[in-house]
Amino acid sequence: MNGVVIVAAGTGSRMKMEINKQFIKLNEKEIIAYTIEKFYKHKNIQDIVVVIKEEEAEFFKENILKKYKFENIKIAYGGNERQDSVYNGLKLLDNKCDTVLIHDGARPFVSGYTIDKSIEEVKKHKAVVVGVRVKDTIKVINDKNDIIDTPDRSKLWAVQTPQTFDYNILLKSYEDAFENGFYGTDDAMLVERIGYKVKMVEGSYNNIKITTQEDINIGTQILKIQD
Ligand SMILES: Nc1ccn([C@@H]2O[C@H](COP(=O)(O)OP(=O)(O)OP(=O)(O)O)[C@@H](O)[C@H]2O)c(=O)n1
Ligand SMILES: C[C@](O)(CO)[C@H](O)COP(=O)(O)O
Repeated sequence: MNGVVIVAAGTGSRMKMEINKQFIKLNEKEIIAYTIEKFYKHKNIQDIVVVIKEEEAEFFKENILKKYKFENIKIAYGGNERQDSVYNGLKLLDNKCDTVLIHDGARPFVSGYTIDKSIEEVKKHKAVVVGVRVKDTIKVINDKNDIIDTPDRSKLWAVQTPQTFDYNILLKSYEDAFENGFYGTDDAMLVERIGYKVKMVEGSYNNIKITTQEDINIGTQILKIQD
């Protein structure tokens, strides 16, 4: 059984807008509605948990779940960090879920193909993330903005979500991380940390995370391609 935890409980501080970025509309439809729909209509996803801010629960139920007729969606409340939100969502998944996808609510352009590929690959590798090859040269700098390293670009990928795991492995990695006070910026870091290999699966450059206001226009252009 495949379950997805969609995390949408962030503050969207880099967006610098009053409204939570998950509820920003692209072509009259909220970002989070696009994201949920990708998994809701996917034939191979049987359980969906959406993690939202507790204070947005009534708005979310009325303006997203009811409006778009998303049924049987479970709601968990977010925490201070993305990792806390993911963990709160994990705990609500059906205990028959043996595979879990963790996905950012702010990534509405994920494709059905990427979801399929992640579910297929995790059967072999137990832990997979989607990503794309970095196009720019990446520099490492010190606190004085001096460039101290230029990693080999051929080995650099920009990682996205979904990040897909054997449920028990991910739960174990989360429990270990919290026991040791470790916080990562993605879920794979927690699994890598306890010694599991995580496989990279090539995703799409369209699978952007809506983070700053520039991403809204980019997103509107992507919608035209995906329509
Ligand atoms: N405590 C948090 C932080 C983030 N997220 C979610 O994790 C995803 C990726 O995080 P990010 O894009 O950084 O969202 P924010 O943390 O809201 O943005 P910012 O860092 O600009 O405040 C988003 O869908 C966000 O809603 C979450 O559920 N709970
Ligand atoms: C999980 C992630 O989307 C992979 O690129 C990214 O690390 C989330 O970072 P954020 O700062 O929580 O947006």
